[in-house]
Amino acid sequence: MIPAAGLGKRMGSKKSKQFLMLEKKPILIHTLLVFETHPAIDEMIVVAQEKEIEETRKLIQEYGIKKVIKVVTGGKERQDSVYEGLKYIQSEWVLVHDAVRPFVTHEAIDRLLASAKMHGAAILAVPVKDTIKQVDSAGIVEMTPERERLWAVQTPQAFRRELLWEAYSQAQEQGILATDDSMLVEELGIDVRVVQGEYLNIKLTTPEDLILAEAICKARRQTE
Ligand SMILES: Nc1ccn([C@@H]2O[C@H](COP(=O)(O)OP(=O)(O)OP(=O)(O)O)[C@@H](O)[C@H]2O)c(=O)n1
Ligand SMILES: C[C@](O)(CO)[C@H](O)COP(=O)(O)O
Repeated sequence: MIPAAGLGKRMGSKKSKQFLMLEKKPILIHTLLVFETHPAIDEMIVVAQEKEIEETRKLIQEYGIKKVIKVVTGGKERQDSVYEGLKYIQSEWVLVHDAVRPFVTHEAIDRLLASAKMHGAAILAVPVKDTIKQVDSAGIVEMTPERERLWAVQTPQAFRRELLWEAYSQAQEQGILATDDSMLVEELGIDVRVVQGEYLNIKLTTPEDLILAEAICKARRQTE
């Protein structure tokens, strides 16, 4: 499932960031093509804002993406959008992947799937390189967590569908809010495995990320 219903407030562009062009293709299309060409992916559901449903469907058609079986309307938060998308999924396994992480590779997806199939729930992440501080509202450092145990979490995140549905249903009933899918599964008391991701699997969130994105595209062109 590809949640693509965000507003992109931090990017600050007129157009929703998932439609911004990167190397002559919309970011959303770059992302969809990774899964379209991955042999283990059978079907995709894309979640879009109500007002962007038609534009999303048109792009999917224009770029010949065949695995998208439905484009559904999302909600206010990412969590609401994923919950909407989940209602249409019947398969045994679900991967949830941000529309704005176009650089995920087949190799990372393979590693993730292998771990999820063994353990039921797995996420991609990379060890953090910076020292991280927890800071209070007055800007004073409260504590410095041990860096060896900190990982920056990415998508895709992979789960048995039943498990993810249970996690989202519980969150809905109990008003639990989360910034990724794993947090809701963790709330069920289930172990989620961390699988080595890739530092280049960035989320295009703020304008500087577009500079990095262009550089990643250029580097990939040179190694092709
Ligand atoms: N209500 C929402 C919010 C986010 N997303 C999707 O979740 C992914 C990660 O979200 P993020 O990068 O934070 O996107 P936005 O919510 O669009 O950004 P911002 O918070 O800056 O508005 C994106 O593919 C985004 O489209 C979604 O489907 N529905
Ligand atoms: C799911 C996610 O991409 C993992 O890093 C991230 O938490 C999404 O957060 P956002 O608040 O939607 O940017």
